[in-house]
Amino acid sequence: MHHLTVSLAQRSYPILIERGLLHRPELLRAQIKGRHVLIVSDQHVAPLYLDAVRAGLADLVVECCVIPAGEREKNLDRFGQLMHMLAAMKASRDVTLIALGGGVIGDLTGFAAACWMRGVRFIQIPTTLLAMVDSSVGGKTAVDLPQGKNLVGAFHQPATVLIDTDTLATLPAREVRAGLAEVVKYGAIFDAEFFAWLEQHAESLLALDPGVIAEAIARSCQHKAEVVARDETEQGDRALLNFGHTFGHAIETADGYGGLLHGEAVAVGMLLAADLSAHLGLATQAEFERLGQLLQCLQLPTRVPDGLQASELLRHMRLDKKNVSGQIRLILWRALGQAFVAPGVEETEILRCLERGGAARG
Ligand SMILES: O=C(O)C(=O)C[C@@H](O)[C@H](O)[C@H](O)COP(=O)(O)O
Ligand SMILES: [Zn+2]
Repeated sequence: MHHLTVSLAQRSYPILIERGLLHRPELLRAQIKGRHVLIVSDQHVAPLYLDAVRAGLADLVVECCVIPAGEREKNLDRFGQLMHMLAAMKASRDVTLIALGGGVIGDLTGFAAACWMRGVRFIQIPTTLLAMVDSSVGGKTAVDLPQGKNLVGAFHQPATVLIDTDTLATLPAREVRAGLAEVVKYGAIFDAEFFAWLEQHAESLLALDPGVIAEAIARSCQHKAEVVARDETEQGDRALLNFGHTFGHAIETADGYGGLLHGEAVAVGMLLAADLSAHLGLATQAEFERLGQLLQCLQLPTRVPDGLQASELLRHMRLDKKNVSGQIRLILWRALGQAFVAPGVEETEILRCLERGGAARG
């Protein structure tokens, strides 16, 4: 078992990574303090794992909310539905919410936990690779608006993160690839050695080789835990985790959250950020190409989808949460493995980058 810690004084919490964790009900039960539990899941995940999670909670009052899958469900209406369910349960401050699913379920459930009675306990049980390596850790919770991703949210840390890597066996291949984009991100921003390891293990990662994928998850969670412990609310270098996201979120928003998956949009966004870094003379063209090659090996998209206009994407980027005084702040590269926050990049440069669209065609 990998046992990591997110160190945040009284709000520190463990990340447990192990095959078969869902069949160790005592681990989950030990994390629940009160009598009431609300499990939130989606229609893909619930039929597979809800019974296993419920099995260990037989002595408690457990309600379940199962919603359709997909980013379009991460909205204020679903948030309202959870608030009304908690009211109907007469849930008090000792209720525990459990997020059983991917990033959408984790972000939505975490936001509901942050808001119900101004904050209650919640547990992350991520079942997608993307949620395991990224969104279940660090306490960013949110819902989307049509105007932009994650615009309504809160920082609210989970009480624990339970990662059962066996759940990856039922994950569609496209979702595996989308999760790998966020794994590549850690190498790209912090750790050139990890990036090289990913290049060497691309095939085993795609094949979900148990040892290789467990190591990739643990190394990703370790990077995330360290940066969150240093900068919980993104006043400084936590923003580096947003590499590729200013572009990626604009793509997701422009597509009405129904096009590329989040990880796929981040893959395109990372390549745009690398391209812009190279064009600004900050990083090299060779580094940009190396990132493109790894993303292509992992069968991730590397170009802005056809039909999305550069000017429209730029308009969405103007509502990014990192912006200050109306200026777009981007995460760019000094070199592969060395990202930094770049304030005040000229919009004309960003527009040209969007028009180039990422990797060369063909
Ligand atoms: O945890 C973070 O910090 C991140 O930026 C991780 C991202 O991969 C994640 O997609 C996050 O939800 C984006 O947050 P946002 O603040 O850009 O909405
Ligand atoms: Zn992300």
